[in-house]
Amino acid sequence: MSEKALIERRGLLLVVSSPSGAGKTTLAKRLLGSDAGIAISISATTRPKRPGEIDGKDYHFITPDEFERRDRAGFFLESAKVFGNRYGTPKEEVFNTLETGKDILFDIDWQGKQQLDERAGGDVVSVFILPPSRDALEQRLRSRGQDDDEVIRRRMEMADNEISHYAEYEYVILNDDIDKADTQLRSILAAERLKRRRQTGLRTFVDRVITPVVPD
Ligand SMILES: Nc1nc2c(ncn2[C@@H]2O[C@H](COP(=O)(O)OP(=O)(O)O)[C@@H](O)[C@H]2O)c(=O)[nH]1
Ligand SMILES: Nc1ncnc2c1ncn2[C@@H]1O[C@H](COP(=O)(O)OP(=O)(O)O)[C@@H](O)[C@H]1O
Repeated sequence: MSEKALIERRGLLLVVSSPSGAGKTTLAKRLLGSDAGIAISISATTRPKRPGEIDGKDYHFITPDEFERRDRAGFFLESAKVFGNRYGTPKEEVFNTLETGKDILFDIDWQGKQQLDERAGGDVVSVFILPPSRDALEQRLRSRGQDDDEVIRRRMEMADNEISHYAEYEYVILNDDIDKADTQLRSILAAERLKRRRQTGLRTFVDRVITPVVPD
């Protein structure tokens, strides 16, 4: 939220999970590109950088030893092993962003979501993105052009595991049409931002606008 907001609000943690290829990166980029009130949490990972990815923008790419060191030093708010690689959310970045009054989007898996629930409970809003079909998921993985057949086969196996956790999420979006899914994600965010308990400055605001009731 900007400094000019009329009513102060508590930032929320928007967690978006899905099997690989269902569209969460696409949805996240669209949202971040047009909503100044939300920033993305940039994870650290031990996985190799893909062509086109930028260190510090897509991920903080670090070695397994460095990950281990940071993990032991309590650097991560949550962490998990996915697809043989380690991923973690840097704690300090999250708190710095929340302090600026912004919401934060997390592109993390179900394991990370469970840990955020434990650590940030009421501030977490969780959304699971489903693909329209198994074939469509595989097709999207292929069209992305980043993985060979063997990696795609393993990703499809992993997809079953990720999808089996959909019921742990508050919201589920079926991404058969990217514009529709985009609108639905924005609607969730808009409604969650208006929750009374998140609007911490409501009392002060209302006190300023109402005429106090004077007893006879
Ligand atoms: N728990 C956790 N999961 C993460 C984190 N960063 C990314 N992930 C998840 O790790 C999985 C693999 O991500 P990635 O290597 O970018 O490949 P993708 O499948 O193409 O998105 C996805 O399910 C991400 O949501 C993190 O910091 N913590
Ligand atoms: N609704 C959709 N219809 C068709 N293709 C889509 C849709 N949503 C995403 N895609 C495409 O599917 C591929 C995987 O999407 P991506 O956002 O990278 O998934 P994820 O981050 O969940 O792994 C990308 O090439 C993306 O452009």
